[in-house]
Amino acid sequence: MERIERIREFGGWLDRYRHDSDSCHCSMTFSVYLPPRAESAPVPAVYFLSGLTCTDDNVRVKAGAQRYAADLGLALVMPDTSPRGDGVADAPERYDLGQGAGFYVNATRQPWAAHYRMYDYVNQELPALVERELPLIPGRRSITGHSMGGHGALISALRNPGLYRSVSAFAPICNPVECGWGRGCLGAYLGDDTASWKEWDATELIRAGAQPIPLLIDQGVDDEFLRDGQLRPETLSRACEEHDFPLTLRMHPGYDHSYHFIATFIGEHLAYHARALAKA
Ligand SMILES: N[C@@H](CCC(=O)N[C@@H](CSC=O)C(=O)NCC(=O)O)C(=O)O
Repeated sequence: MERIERIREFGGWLDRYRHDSDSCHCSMTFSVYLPPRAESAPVPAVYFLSGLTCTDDNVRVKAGAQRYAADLGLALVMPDTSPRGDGVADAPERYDLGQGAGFYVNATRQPWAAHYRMYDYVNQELPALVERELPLIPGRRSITGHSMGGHGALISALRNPGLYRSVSAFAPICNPVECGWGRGCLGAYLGDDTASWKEWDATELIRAGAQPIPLLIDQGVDDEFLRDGQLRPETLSRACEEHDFPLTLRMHPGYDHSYHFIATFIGEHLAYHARALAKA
C-alpha cells in the first residue's frame, strides 16, 4: 500500500493510503488515524463505515473522532464506501446506488459483481492489510458506522462472531429489506430473490438466531430519514426483544441525520469501544 497523505493531528498521524484491492479489483483509498500511543506500541483499532455519498474523508473532517481516539489510544480505520474508478459500474444519476453506495455487501449480479465486494473488503482484506503494515494489535478491533455504514457495521459484527470486540452504530439502516435505500441496492447487487437479501439485514439476522453481541445504537428523533422510513430502528428493537438480543437504543430528541449528530456522540461510542478493546 502507498501512503498518499500524512497530516499531524492531536499528537498522532492522520494518514491516507491507496492500494490495489484483491476483493474489489480496483484501486481503493482509505484513511487511518494513529494515536500518539502507536509510536511506542501497537494499539487496538475502531473501524468507521460511512454512509451514502461519502468517501473516507467525511468522517475524518466532520466527526471530531481523532481527538477522542488520541486520548483513548485507539486507531481509527476509515474505508471508502464503494469501489471507484473509470472501469467500475456506477449509476451517476443516483446518489443511493453505485459509486459511494457499496452497501457493504458482496454483489452477485452484473455489472456490479465485478467490483462491488465491500463486505469482503471491510471484513477480510482491509483488516489483514492494516494489521500487517501498521502498528495495530492483530485481532483487537471494533466497528461502528453511520446510516448505510451503520448497517455495514451491524451486519459485519452479526455475521462474524468474534471478529469484532464490540459494535455500535449511528442512525443505521436497520432493516434494509423493508426500506427504499435497501431495496434499491440489494435488488441491484443481489437480484430479485428477496430471500437472499435477508443475509444482509441486521433485523433478519437477529430473527434468524445470530449469536448475541451487545448493540449500541444512537438515533436522532428529528432525523429526516427516520421519518421517511429508511432506518426502522423500531423493527430492529422488536426483533431484539423477541429474541432476547442485547440492544441499547438511545433516541435523541432534536438531532438529525448529519455529522453534527455523530460528532455529539462519537466520544461516547469510542469510549465504549475502548472499554471492550481493553479487556484481555
Ligand atoms: N441529501 C444527501 C443524501 C445523502 C446523505 O445524506 N448521506 C449521508 C449518509 S445517508 C445514509 O447512508 C451522509 O453521510 N452524507 C455525507 C455528509 O458529509 O453529510 C444527498 O443528496 O447527497
